[in-house]
Amino acid sequence: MEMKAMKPMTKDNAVDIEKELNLSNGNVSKGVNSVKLSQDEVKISAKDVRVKYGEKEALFGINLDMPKGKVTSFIGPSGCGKSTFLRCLNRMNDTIDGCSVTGQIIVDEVDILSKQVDTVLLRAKIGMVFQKPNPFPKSIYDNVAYGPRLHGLATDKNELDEIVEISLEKVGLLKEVKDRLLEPGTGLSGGQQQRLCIARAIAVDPEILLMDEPCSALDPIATAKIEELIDELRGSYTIVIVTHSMQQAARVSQQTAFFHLGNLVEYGETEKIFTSPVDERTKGYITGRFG
Ligand SMILES: Nc1ncnc2c1ncn2[C@@H]1O[C@H](COP(=O)(O)OP(=O)(O)OP(=O)(O)O)[C@@H](O)[C@H]1O
Repeated sequence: MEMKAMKPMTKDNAVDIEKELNLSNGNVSKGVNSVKLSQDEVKISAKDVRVKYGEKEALFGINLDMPKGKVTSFIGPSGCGKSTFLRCLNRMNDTIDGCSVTGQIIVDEVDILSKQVDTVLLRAKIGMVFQKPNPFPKSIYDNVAYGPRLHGLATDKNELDEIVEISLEKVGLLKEVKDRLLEPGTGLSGGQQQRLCIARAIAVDPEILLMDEPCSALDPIATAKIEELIDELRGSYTIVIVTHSMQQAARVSQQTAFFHLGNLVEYGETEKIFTSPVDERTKGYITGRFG
């Protein structure tokens, strides 16, 4: 594809560009995939995932295997479907009226898109952190204790205290807040609030953490702390992150998936995506020619 002929895609012209490229109506461009994983290494396997908002198609058949204990980042221009796909991974799209999802997403041999799956339990196993820190209007302690209480993870107060302490320690927040656990979570700085939200997700012992632009509302210092934290958490958790920052993807992730117009264009080791991408669209995006 001629990169100079490509228009910058915005949410407003996305549909026209899709038509131009003839990618809608099930015409799937087959992405480049250079990530080779053995069955044992795969934690999440998406197969032909298609999403529609009403009649509008937003994802055109995504196939993507994400490895256990590593960080996978999703990059691509605004409106390409990164957040939509991330939300498929813990059924958050179920909460959007008119949104339909088809295909399969296999996690530990279970298709999580199946109607039989209990989404409350699923979202404990696959936690999510959002763009804007969203602590509950409760104390710091109660924010972290909320999930363990809901899921009956502690038999008594001591056990609950321990879960809260360990979760805050894991996100590097314990020292900063141990004398103010009963104060509102909303009174913390933006970066601390985001770490509190990560502690809240971790408290229910998830296996996967989904992060939708977790640093976009944070200053550079708070961003650096969250990035360090992501690096520490990987190994214990499988992490999938949507980011607008290519530098961030390069810093925190081992694999990167590039989306464009509802398609997965290229998926590879992060270093490869940023140094020797194969698809012209990926090259165009990472060199700043569009997006
Ligand atoms: N709730 C919704 N209702 C209708 N259409 C939606 C909804 N959410 C997303 N879309 C559409 O689906 C497509 C993909 O959007 P999505 O937010 O997943 O993209 P994105 O790559 O995450 O974008 P951004 O980087 O701007 O957050 C866009 O065309 C968008 O307008």
